[in-house]
Amino acid sequence: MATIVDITEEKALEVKDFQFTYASADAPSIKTLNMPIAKNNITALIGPSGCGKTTLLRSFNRIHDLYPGNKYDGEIIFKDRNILTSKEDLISLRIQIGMIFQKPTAFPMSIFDNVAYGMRLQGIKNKTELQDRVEKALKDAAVWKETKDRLKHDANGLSGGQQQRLCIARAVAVEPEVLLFDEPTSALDPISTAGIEELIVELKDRVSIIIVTHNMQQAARVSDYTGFMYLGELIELGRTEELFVTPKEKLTEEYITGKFG
Ligand SMILES: Nc1ncnc2c1ncn2[C@@H]1O[C@H](COP(=O)(O)OP(=O)(O)OP(=O)(O)O)[C@@H](O)[C@H]1O
Repeated sequence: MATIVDITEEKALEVKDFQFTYASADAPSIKTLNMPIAKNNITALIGPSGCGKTTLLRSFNRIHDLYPGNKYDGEIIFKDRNILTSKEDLISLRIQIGMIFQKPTAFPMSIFDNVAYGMRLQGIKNKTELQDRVEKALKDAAVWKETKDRLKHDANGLSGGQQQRLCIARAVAVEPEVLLFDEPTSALDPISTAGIEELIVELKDRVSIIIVTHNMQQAARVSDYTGFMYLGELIELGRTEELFVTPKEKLTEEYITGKFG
C-alpha cells in the first residue's frame, strides 16, 4: 500500500485501482495504482527508468488508445466521470487534458496556425476571436515578443525552447483543465529550461499540472506534490518539500539519496 498524504485541496483527477497493460506485454506496466491529483497544483512523478511514469501520464488523456490492444482497468475520475469507460469524444478529452511532449512538436504550419489549431477543432471560425486568442496564448506562454512579427512564418524556424513555448501556447489556447508535461525540458538548454519551469509555475493558477521528470531538482523546484513510483506502483505521494526532506518510505529515501536509480 502506498503512503499517500492527505490532500486538502479539491481534486483535479483521482486514480482508483488503476492498471495498465500494453498490447504486447504479458504483465501490467501499472499495477493497481491509487492516486489523487490536487487541483491548481503541480504534481511531479519521479522514479527510476521503466517504473511507469510516462505510461501513467499518457493514461490521463488516453493517448494509449492510438495503439490497438492496450488495456486499462480501474478508474480515472475527472469531473465526476470515469474517463476510461465514458463514451466521450477523445479529441474533446485531449483538449481538456492537454499534453506537452519531451521533444517540441510544432506542427508543419505557421506559428499562427499552430496556436489556432485546437480552437479551430473546437469550431471557432471568427477571425478576430482567433487573432485575439492566439495573441493571448502566445503572451501566456511568454513567446509573444519573439513571434509577433512572424506569425505567418513556419513554426519550425523557431528555436527548440521557443517551439516548446509554442506547444504550451497551443495547449493553453483551448483553456484546458489539466496539462500533462512529459519531461518537457530534457531537450532544452539550461536557460530555456529555467524559462519553461517558471512558466509551468505561473500556469498553475489556471490549470492543474502533472509533470514527469528525471530531474529530481526540477521536481523539487516546481512541484507542490511529488509521487515516487517504482516497478509500476506508486510508493509514496507527499508534499514535495516533505517527500524530499523526510520521506516516509524507505524506498523513497533510497531513491532520492541516490542509492539506486
Ligand atoms: N509500447 C510499449 N509496449 C510494451 N511495453 C512498454 C511499452 N512502453 C513502455 N513499456 C514498458 O512499460 C514499463 C513502464 O515504462 P514507462 O515508459 O512508462 O516508464 P518510465 O518510468 O516513464 O521510464 P523512463 O523514465 O525511462 O521514461 C516498462 O517496463 C516498459 O518497458
